Amino acid sequence: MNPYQWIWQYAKRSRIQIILAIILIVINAAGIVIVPLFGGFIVDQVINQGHLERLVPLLAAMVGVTLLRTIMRYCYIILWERVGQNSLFAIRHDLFSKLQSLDYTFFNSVTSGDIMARLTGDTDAIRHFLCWVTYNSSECVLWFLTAVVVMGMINWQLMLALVILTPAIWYLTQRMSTEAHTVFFNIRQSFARLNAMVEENISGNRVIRAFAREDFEIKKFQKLNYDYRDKNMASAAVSRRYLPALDLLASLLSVIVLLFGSFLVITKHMTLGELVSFNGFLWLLNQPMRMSGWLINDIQRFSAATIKIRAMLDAEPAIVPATSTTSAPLHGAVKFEHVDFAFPDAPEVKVLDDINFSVQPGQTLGILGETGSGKSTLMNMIARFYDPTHGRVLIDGRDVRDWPAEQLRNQITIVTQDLFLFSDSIADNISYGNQDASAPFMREMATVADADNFIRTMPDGYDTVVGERGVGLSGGQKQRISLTRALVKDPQVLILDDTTSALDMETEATIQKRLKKITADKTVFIIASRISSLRRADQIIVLRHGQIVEHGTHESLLAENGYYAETYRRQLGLLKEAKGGEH
Ligand SMILES: Nc1ncnc2c1ncn2[C@@H]1O[C@H](COP(=O)(O)OP(=O)(O)OP(=O)(O)O)[C@@H](O)[C@H]1O
Repeated sequence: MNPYQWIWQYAKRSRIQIILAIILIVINAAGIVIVPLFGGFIVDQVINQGHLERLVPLLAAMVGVTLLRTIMRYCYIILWERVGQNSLFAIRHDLFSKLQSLDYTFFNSVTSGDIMARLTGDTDAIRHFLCWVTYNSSECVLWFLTAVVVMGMINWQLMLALVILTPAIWYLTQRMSTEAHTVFFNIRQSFARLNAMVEENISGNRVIRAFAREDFEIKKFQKLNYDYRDKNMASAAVSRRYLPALDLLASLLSVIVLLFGSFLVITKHMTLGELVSFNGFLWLLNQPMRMSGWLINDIQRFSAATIKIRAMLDAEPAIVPATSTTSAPLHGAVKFEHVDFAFPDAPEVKVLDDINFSVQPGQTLGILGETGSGKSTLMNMIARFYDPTHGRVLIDGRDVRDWPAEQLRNQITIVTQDLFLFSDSIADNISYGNQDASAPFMREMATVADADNFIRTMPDGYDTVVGERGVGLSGGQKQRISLTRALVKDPQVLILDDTTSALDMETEATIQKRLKKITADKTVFIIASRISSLRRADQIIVLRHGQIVEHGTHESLLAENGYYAETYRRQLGLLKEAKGGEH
C-alpha cells in the first residue's frame, strides 16, 4: 500500500466532502479560462474592431466569474480542511488505541520522544498534506491541463514550442522528489531524537539538578539541535538546487511566447488578441511549474511521516491474546514449569533459567535476590507481560497463554517499582483499577496500606491533586498510595515488587500484618531485599543469575546456611549495631 492508498482509508470517510471539493476545483479551474479569453476578446473586438458596446458586458463577466471563483475556492479550502481534520481525528484515535494495545516489548524498543513525534509532528505533516497539498496540487494539474488544451486551441504551433520544455521539467521534478524523500526522512528522524532528549530531560530533571549536569545537558541538546538545523538546511539545499532551475524554465516560457508569438502575429498566423489571450494563459503553465518544487517537498514530508505512523499502527504486540474465552473465576494457583526467558534484543542471555515453583491461593511467596537477578521479570510473566521462551506458567492449571489477557490483568495486580501516579486526585488515583469502589472501601484499603492517616492530613484529603501538576509526595507516601490502588482493585493475585522498601521496618510490619488478614484467600508475591519483609512468607525463593538457588521457608533456608541465611545474619548484625548505637 502506498502512502496515498493508506491515507485514502481515512479520507474516504469524508468522501462526500471530497467529491464536492473536486467538483468545485474542476469548475473553478474551468472558469479560469474566462478572464484571459475575454481579455483577448476585448483586444480583438473592442479595441481592434471598435465594438465599444461589448466592453461593459465583457468586463462584468470577467469580474463576476472572478468573484464566483473566489467563493468556490473558499468553499473547497474549507471542505479540504474538514477532510483533513476528520482524517487526523481518526488517525490520532487509532494511534492512541494502538499505543494502549502494545506491550512492554514495544515500549522497550521505542523512546517516548519518538512516540510523541509521531503523534505531533508526523500527524501535522499529514494534516498539511490533506488540508493544503491536495487542493493545490489538483489546481496545478488542472491549470496545467486546461492551459495546454486552451492554448493549443488558440495556436497549436506556439503551444508545441512550449512543450519542448516538458522533458526538462519532468527530469528536474523527478530528481528533486527522490532527493527530498531522503532529506525529509532524515529531518523526521532528527526531530524524533530531539524530542526524545527533551522528554528525557524533563522526566529526569531532578537527577540533572542533583548532579549539576545542566551544562552537559545543554551541550547534549545543542548537538541534537545542530543536527536538526543541519538536516533542515539540507532540505533547503535541495530546494536551492532545483527551485531556481524550475523558475528559469517557467520564465523561459514567456521568452518563447514573446519571440515565437510575435513572429506568428507578424506572419499573420495569429492575431494580436490571440497572442494576448495566449500570454494571459501562460501563468497557468508557469504557476504549476513554480509550485511543483514546494509541493514535492510537502509530499515527501508527508511520505516520511506516513512511514513512521504506519510502522506504529502496524506494530503487533509480542503477546498474542488468547482466542479462547473463559468465564471461570481465577483462584490464583500459580505454577512455573521449567520456565526460561530471554529478552528479544538479547536472545542469547537467559534472564530466567529453568524456573520451577508452585504457590497455592492463600499462600505468600517471598523472593530475594541480588539486583538484576530476574525478580521483576519473573513477576511480569505471571500477568503475561512477557511470554516464556521455554516452559509454561500456569494459573489454576491453565497456561497463561490460554487465559484472556483482560481476565488475567483484572485479577493479577503488580505494584511496580515505578511508582507512577496520574495528575489527578488521590481518590481517582486509588480507584484507577476499580471505578466502582466505595469511599469506605477505599479508606479501609488505605488504612491497610497505612496511607489513610497521611492522606487525611493533606490539604483536600482524598481530593488532593497529586502527580505532575499536584502536590509532591515522598517516596514512601507514593508507595503507600500505589499499594492502596492495588488493594482497591481487590485482585486474586497480588505482586508487591519492592513496595515497602521506602518505609521504616515498624510501618512495614504493621502493613504486612493487616495485609495478611485481607489476603487470606489470595496469592501474594513479595519481592524484597529486607528479610523482615520475607520471613513470614509460606515459601521463599532466592534468585541468582535467573536461577532459583535456594527454596524453602525462613527456617529451612536459615538451616541451609546459604545466601538467605547470610543476608539474614548481615541484616540482623546491622540491626543490632544500630540498636547498640542508640544506647
Ligand atoms: N528490556 C530489557 N531488555 C534487555 N534486558 C533487560 C530488560 N529489562 C531488564 N533486563 C535485564 O534482565 C535482568 C533482570 O532484570 P530484572 O529487572 O528482572 O531484575 P531484578 O532482579 O528485578 O532487579 P532489581 O532488584 O534491581 O529490580 C537484568 O540483567 C536486566 O539488565
